[in-house]
Amino acid sequence: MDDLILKVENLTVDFAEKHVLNDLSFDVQRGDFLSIVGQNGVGKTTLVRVILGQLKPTSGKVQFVPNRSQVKIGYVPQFRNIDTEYPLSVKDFVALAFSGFKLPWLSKKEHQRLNEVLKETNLNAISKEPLGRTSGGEKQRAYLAQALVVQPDLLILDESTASLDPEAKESLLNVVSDLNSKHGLTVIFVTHDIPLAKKFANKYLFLRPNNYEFGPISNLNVEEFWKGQADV
Ligand SMILES: Nc1ncnc2c1ncn2[C@@H]1O[C@H](COP(=O)(O)OP(=O)(O)OP(=O)(O)O)[C@@H](O)[C@H]1O
Repeated sequence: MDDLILKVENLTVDFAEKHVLNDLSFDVQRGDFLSIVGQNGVGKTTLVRVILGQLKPTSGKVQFVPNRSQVKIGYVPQFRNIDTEYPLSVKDFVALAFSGFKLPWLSKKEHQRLNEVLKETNLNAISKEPLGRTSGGEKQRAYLAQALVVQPDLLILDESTASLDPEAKESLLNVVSDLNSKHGLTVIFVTHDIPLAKKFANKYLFLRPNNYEFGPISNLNVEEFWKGQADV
């Protein structure tokens, strides 16, 4: 069944002399877990910025179904460390996602959602700990929890697992995968980690300097990917 959430049509992005994306077209269905892969500088983050509406393409379009205002997007960036003296607890940090942050005066409904999200991201046990003292994987799960507070339809992970250890990567993606399979959360996962893409995604978009491949994840050829990396 066709249940489109995002349609990218003939997308081209040029920066001055540099062609980054060239006539790119693909669809994302609700419930897809799409991995975007490709060598450094090929345009993955540029594509995410266009999808987020932060960058206007040179030509082509990005269409949300039914429309942009009815598709809630959650975004988790690459891991950034937080100072050990950062004062907020994990729970307070996640609660920053509520618009007009007003802890400890969140509504009952907001409290419920906060507790639900802390549970979903396995942060309950450490919710009162200072975020600055938690591990890298826990911090990244707190960023994920923040992105999930609004109950997004589409979650974008932009190299969000880079620089985490293998266990923390799996733990983050297990949470996302659970929400994908149980609640039909649509996921776009930008990564250089092909085994992770193979394990969690159902589709892939492989961006190359002059062309791209889009299809079911089983078609992603690991050797081709590494050959592309070696050519850089
Ligand atoms: N605002 C900009 N102005 C000029 N060039 C830009 C701009 N943004 C990105 N670029 C260039 O576009 C190219 C694609 O960048 P982008 O960050 O999208 O690549 P990427 O595939 O996400 O790379 P990586 O895997 O290293 O994160 C790069 O050469 C980058 O320098």
